[in-house]
Amino acid sequence: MNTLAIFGAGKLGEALLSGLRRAGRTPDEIVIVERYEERAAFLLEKYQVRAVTPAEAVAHARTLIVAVKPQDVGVLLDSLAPLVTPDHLVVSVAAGIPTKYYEARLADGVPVIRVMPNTPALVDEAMSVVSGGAHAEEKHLAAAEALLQPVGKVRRLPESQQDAVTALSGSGPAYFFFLVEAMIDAGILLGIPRDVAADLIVQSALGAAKMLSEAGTHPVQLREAVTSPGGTTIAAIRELERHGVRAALLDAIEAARDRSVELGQLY
Ligand SMILES: NC(=O)C1=CN([C@@H]2O[C@H](COP(=O)(O)OP(=O)(O)OC[C@H]3O[C@@H](n4cnc5c(N)ncnc54)[C@H](OP(=O)(O)O)[C@@H]3O)[C@@H](O)[C@H]2O)C=CC1
Ligand SMILES: O=C(O)[C@@H]1CCC=N1
Repeated sequence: MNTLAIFGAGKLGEALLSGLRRAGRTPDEIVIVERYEERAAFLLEKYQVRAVTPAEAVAHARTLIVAVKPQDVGVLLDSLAPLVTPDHLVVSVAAGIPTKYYEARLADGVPVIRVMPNTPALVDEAMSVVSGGAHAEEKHLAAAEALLQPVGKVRRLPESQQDAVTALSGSGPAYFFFLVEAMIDAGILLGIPRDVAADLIVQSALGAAKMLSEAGTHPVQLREAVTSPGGTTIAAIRELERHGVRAALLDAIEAARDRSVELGQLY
């Protein structure tokens, strides 16, 4: 049986857990390691998945998904290291932490895959990028991909690109939520009730995302089709350019990339 253990069932761990359950993984295939009894009881009730000790998780599962915060990975690995063997597959979703970090702390030959998913896993629309470490073979990469495919799209990229990936798609949903939040505020400013403004903006976001994804057309072309000569859109675009929104996005995503690199060096 392809058994799984999720270490750290926080926001991302739960998003993956929910997707795995929707994809038909049965409760006896999955265990979680969760520090708080109340949270464990909530997850048991919602997903019928048991919380166990780290040692039980390693004994139960072949695939070990590390979904704790980057700053907690070291302590977790110290406790797991004597138990993990090259027959396990370690899948890390921790931002910034390189596979080398794991390999230096685990027994020789343990395969490690670094993955950057995102929270749209909750609605089976995740973007996940997988990279293999030194001991990861094709079968390990394929297993990680198979694990993530039910919750969205999966790509394989070199690990050298994972910090940039983290900044783009790992954090990416937050930028869109931020934009939507600001646009809803603009509706309030213009006297539209919040629920109505939210409906208008969320449906526009959904439609725009669908066009980008399905039409395969360049975003510039799609924006130009909305921008009528002498019209309303160009008046808004002028303000966005005047306020340096494009440059702000470039700087923001570069800062996220730099933080990912930094997280990999801090612990
Ligand atoms: N949130 C996101 O969109 C994404 C997150 N990630 C990565 O996923 C990881 C988790 O992030 P996120 O879900 O946001 O963070 P959370 O803090 O929500 O989840 C991490 C959970 O792990 C728990 N934890 C810490 N140490 C242990 C341990 N030794 N054993 C069991 N549980 C433990 C934490 O407990 P406590 O609360 O006590 O600290 C917390 O509940 C991070 O490494 C992040 O970089 C990757 C892609 C996207
Ligand atoms: O903010 C973070 O550090 C995590 C990693 C990518 C998305 N959330």
